[in-house]
Amino acid sequence: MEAIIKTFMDEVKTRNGHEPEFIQAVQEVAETVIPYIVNNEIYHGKNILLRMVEPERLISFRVAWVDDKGEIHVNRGYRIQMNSAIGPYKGGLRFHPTVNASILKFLAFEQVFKNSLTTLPMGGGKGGSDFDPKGKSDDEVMRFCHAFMLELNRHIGPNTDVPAGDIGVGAREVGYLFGMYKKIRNEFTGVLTGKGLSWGGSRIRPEATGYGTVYFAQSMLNTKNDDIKGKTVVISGSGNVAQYAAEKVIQLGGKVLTMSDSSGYIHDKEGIDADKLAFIMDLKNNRRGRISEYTEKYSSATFHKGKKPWSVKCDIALPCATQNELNLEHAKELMKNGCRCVAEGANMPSTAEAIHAFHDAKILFAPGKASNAGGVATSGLEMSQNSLRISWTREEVDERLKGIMSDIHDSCIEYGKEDDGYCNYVKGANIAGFVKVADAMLAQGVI
Ligand SMILES: NC(=O)C1=CN([C@@H]2O[C@H](COP(=O)(O)OP(=O)(O)OC[C@H]3O[C@@H](n4cnc5c(N)ncnc54)[C@H](OP(=O)(O)O)[C@@H]3O)[C@@H](O)[C@H]2O)C=CC1
Ligand SMILES: O=C(O)CCC(=O)C(=O)O
Repeated sequence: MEAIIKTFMDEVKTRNGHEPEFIQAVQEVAETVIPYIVNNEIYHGKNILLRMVEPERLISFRVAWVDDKGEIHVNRGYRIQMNSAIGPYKGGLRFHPTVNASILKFLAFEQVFKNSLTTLPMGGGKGGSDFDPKGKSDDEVMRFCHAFMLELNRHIGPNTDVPAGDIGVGAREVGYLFGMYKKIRNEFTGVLTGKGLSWGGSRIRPEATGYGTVYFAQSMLNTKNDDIKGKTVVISGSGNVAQYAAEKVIQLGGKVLTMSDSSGYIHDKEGIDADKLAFIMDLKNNRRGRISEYTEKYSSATFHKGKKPWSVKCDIALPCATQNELNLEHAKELMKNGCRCVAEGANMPSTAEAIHAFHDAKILFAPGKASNAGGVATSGLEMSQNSLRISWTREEVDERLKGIMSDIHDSCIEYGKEDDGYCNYVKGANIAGFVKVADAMLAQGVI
């Protein structure tokens, strides 16, 4: 088996040599899915996985825009249309200076499996730009978004490709992007998700990724007759996913000890309660400040510059910031301090070595493509509401989100349970996600 996986990965590496994040994401899938393919004859001789690692389309374009001083800037825009076997391409846009083809291809590849797991008819895609929204005025962000959509609009549509937010792209950016799409195309459609409530957005979409991650962690704990109530929780990030993961943990009776941003983390030994979280939301979403400012307001907290929060003793860890933010050393430290459950809110936040360590220790570990799928699932619900031209209540959307997260958990158990009863959620998510897409590709022939 190892030789087959190696031959496959050698070919992937030859074609994508300078794309480490993409290779990392493919390696994880290859290790779990190739043995499944070998044991299932219907997939033999079809090169399905080799076809899945090649984007159907990779679009790269110039984005020129003018800052407040009248200076012209040039950024690079992308859209990776990875796989449309089960529905229109669907996945977020990331605006961050580190954005490149490797990062977007890993995100688009993971999105294919994640979207399949949601049970909704969505293919996988991802896009973005190396534009850095930090320190830019609202007008600059607006001009950049408009320039970006001036090109992107010709590649997307409600039945073709439906982008949404990701790092650096929230409600503000989706608004500017949607405005320009509507102006150019002269049509009001559900071409983007994460829209504002008064113009086609879904209730619970802002909350969905964070809430869904905690629902998934709760399902994992339930398999051990346990739950979140009374547990200490360490969270990284302080953006969209981290904020609503924290909110749900607090609602379920857990104690949130940390949050972070790219400059470091804050540790509040008394716990971040609802009022303190409201302060963080205002700080991050409106004042666009730094997480260190929390310690100026709350003396129970300390700020740890340039550090990640994984050395803080906890029962549960929720990495919700970015890829590869939790490595082998961090994993060992977490487990040494008693952490027994890790659910990824971010995409690929744990390195391969960290994941292997979690598996070796047989602790509960959920990969992002399963545990953070609530965001895109609720985007799928937004698409349904847009098509039907109706709007569901908060309770209706939340119930559907809970149902989807529970179904994803069941699928992971179905394909990931090992002989000793331990559930390898990585294996479960990869195989369950693969089967639906692969079957659709088989039915549609070689295209
Ligand atoms: N939004 C969504 O619906 C979904 C998001 N995700 C994933 O969740 C993660 C977070 O996304 P989201 O909350 O939307 O993004 P936001 O932009 O709202 O927040 C990102 C957070 O991560 C921090 N961060 C970003 N880069 C780094 C870095 N290199 N080192 C340390 N901290 C960093 C940011 O800090 P700073 O402000 O200092 O940059 C910020 O606190 C990403 O991996 C994303 O792909 C997954 C599914 C859906
Ligand atoms: O809601 C969406 O379409 C995007 C979500 C996303 O980018 C993700 O799941 O990583």
